[in-house]
Amino acid sequence: MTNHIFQFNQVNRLILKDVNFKVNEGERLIIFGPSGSGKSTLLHLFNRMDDPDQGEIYFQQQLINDYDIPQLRKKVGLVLQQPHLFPETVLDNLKFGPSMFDEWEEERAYQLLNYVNLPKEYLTKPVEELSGGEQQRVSLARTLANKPDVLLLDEPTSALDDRNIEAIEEDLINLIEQHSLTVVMVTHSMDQAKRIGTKGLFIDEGQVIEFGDIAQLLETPKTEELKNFLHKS
Ligand SMILES: Nc1ncnc2c1ncn2[C@@H]1O[C@H](COP(=O)(O)OP(=O)(O)OP(=O)(O)O)[C@@H](O)[C@H]1O
Repeated sequence: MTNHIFQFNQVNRLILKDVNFKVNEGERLIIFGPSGSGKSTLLHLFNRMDDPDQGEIYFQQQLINDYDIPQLRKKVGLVLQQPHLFPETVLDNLKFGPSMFDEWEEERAYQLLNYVNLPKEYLTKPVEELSGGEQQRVSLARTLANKPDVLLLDEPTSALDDRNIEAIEEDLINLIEQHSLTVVMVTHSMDQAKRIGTKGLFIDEGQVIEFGDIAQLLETPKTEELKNFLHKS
């Protein structure tokens, strides 16, 4: 993803302002900051779940508005905090995206389940019968089914218990590495930020306060805002 410059206006007030940054291929950017600072709004601009009122976002040298939305969402996949699956089987969920582009191959289903550590018997299970952690795994596999270049992660483990957080995080890191994915992730956990991220963007009241190497941001914050935030978290 390259160069984002935009302002976002909602309900007569700016939610994001003067935001301008670039994510290089293969980087894993963590967006973090206080509650209500605009993290999810910023993330949702990248696959056009929201659109800014002003400014431009480029993906692979092309304005994101010049892509067909399904094509953009195929390349820039989003995994949300709560899995949003169709109330059908695991297989139905996995093949939905690729089928839209006539790209589904049956053997891919096993590979996808394997990526997220679910047994192959799960393919025919209705998703309602799965636990929260299993549903989040299916949600991740469904996004990976589209072979995205970029993975947008909006607090993907925050609805899970500790055991599941650790397991899914480990799978995520392996998958990101195996597929050389570029990642933009929102998380409240600074430990998770350190484990997954390479870069960090600290946002407060809709403005980017610090941007750079994640370890450096967390270890040697420059601004009072980031120092205070880290002190409280
Ligand atoms: N659909 C909407 N309509 C109006 N205001 C909204 C909408 N979505 C978000 N906002 C407002 O925009 C601001 C940023 O919200 P956002 O969800 O991006 O913050 P966040 O940093 O992700 O918060 P959290 O950490 O609590 O999830 C908040 O003040 C929120 O109330």
